Formats: sequence, structure tokens, C-alpha cells
Amino acid sequence: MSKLLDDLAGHYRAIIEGLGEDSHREGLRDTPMRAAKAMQFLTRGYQQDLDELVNNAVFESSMDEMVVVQDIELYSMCEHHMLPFIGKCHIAYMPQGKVLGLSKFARIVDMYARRLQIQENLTREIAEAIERVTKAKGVAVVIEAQHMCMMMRGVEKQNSRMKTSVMLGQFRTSQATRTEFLNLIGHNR
Ligand SMILES: Nc1nc2c(ncn2[C@@H]2O[C@H](COP(=O)(O)OP(=O)(O)OP(=O)(O)O)[C@@H](O)[C@H]2O)c(=O)[nH]1
Ligand SMILES: [Zn+2]
Repeated sequence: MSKLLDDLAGHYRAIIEGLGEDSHREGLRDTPMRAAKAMQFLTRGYQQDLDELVNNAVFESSMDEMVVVQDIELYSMCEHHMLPFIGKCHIAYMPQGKVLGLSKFARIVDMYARRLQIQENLTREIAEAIERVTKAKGVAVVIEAQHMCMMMRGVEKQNSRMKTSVMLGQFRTSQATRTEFLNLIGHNR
């Protein structure tokens, strides 16, 4: 067992004790280690590297029309409360001689979502990574998510959703491209 994981489990034991619970009672005995492993999983994006993850799955193609990958589910952790935010990510790009392997969009989303994040930065990091990997003429990313810190505590609003978008290149400069994308993902109602 790594020292990092042991340390993290120790911190979880302290949190449990801090809540006034007995961390040695049967139901909680293994919880610090379980929680530590779960948190490591939920933040495993810190251990990942973009180039390694893409694994050269960038293919030559004459495709020069918009490609959209819609409804990629997303689980992240808000950096203010360390509570989950959950939603969907929509990605579009305008290829320029190269297309990216389909699964890599989901992998890139997860690499940045599995960290402590705010939704705005997550959206930008995904867009910039796709731009870097594909050298596309434009990249657009929209995320819509619900934040547990707004639902389970605080203002306790169950139905609000946050939408963020980052438009790069042609999606920023061309209203028509942007509109086509928003129409394709059903956001121009
Ligand atoms: N912009 C943005 N804000 C976020 C995100 N996740 C959480 N927040 C907000 O971060 C803010 C932190 O505000 P604070 O006043 O320091 O913390 P707080 O007292 O727990 O705030 P309340 O949630 O209003 O109770 C809150 O308004 C949260 O809603 C996010 O992804 N983006
Ligand atoms: Zn929060």
C-alpha cells in the first residue's frame, strides 16, 4: 500500500473522528481506506498525461466539416466544497487534415473532470486540450451540470443547471459556425 494512500486514509479517519463518530466501530472500520481509494479515483486526472492518453489516435482525414460529439457524461468535484458536480459535455471541432479517435474525447473530458475543478476552468481546459491535439480550425465545448453544493447544502436549489461554453478559433470568429453547433446540440431553441 502506498504511503500516499495510507496518509489519505489517516486523514479520513481524522475527519470521521472530527464528526464525533467512532472510526473503529464495525461499519466504519474500513471506511477511511475505502474513502481514500474513492477520492484517489475521483481525482485520478492528476496522474494522467494528455499525449499518453491520446496515444497517437489522430488520423489523417480530408473531413473539413464540423464534427460534434454530444452528451458525454461528466462527473467532477467542485474545488470549493469538494462535492460532486454532474452533467454533460458537448464538443465540436472543425478538423484541418486530422481527426481525433472518438473515444479520446471522452478520455480528455475525464482527465480534466477527475480533478478538483470549477466548471468554467474545466470547460476551457477541455477545449484547449482538443485544440492542441487536433490543431483544428476551431473547437467548441459546452458543459451543463448540476452542483451538489447547490443542491444538498447551501441554497438547496434542486433544479438549477449551470451552462458554460468555450469557443475557440472559427467558433469564436464565425457566428454561422457557432449557430450551427448550438443548433446541432439543441441549444438554440
Ligand atoms: N463559478 C462557479 N462557482 C462555483 C462552482 N462550484 C461551486 N461554486 C460556488 O463557489 C462559491 C463559494 O462561495 P463561498 O461564499 O466562499 O462559500 P459558501 O459559504 O459555502 O457558499 P454558499 O454555497 O453560497 O453557501 C459558491 O457560490 C458556490 O456556488 C463552479 O464550478 N463555478
Ligand atoms: Zn461547490
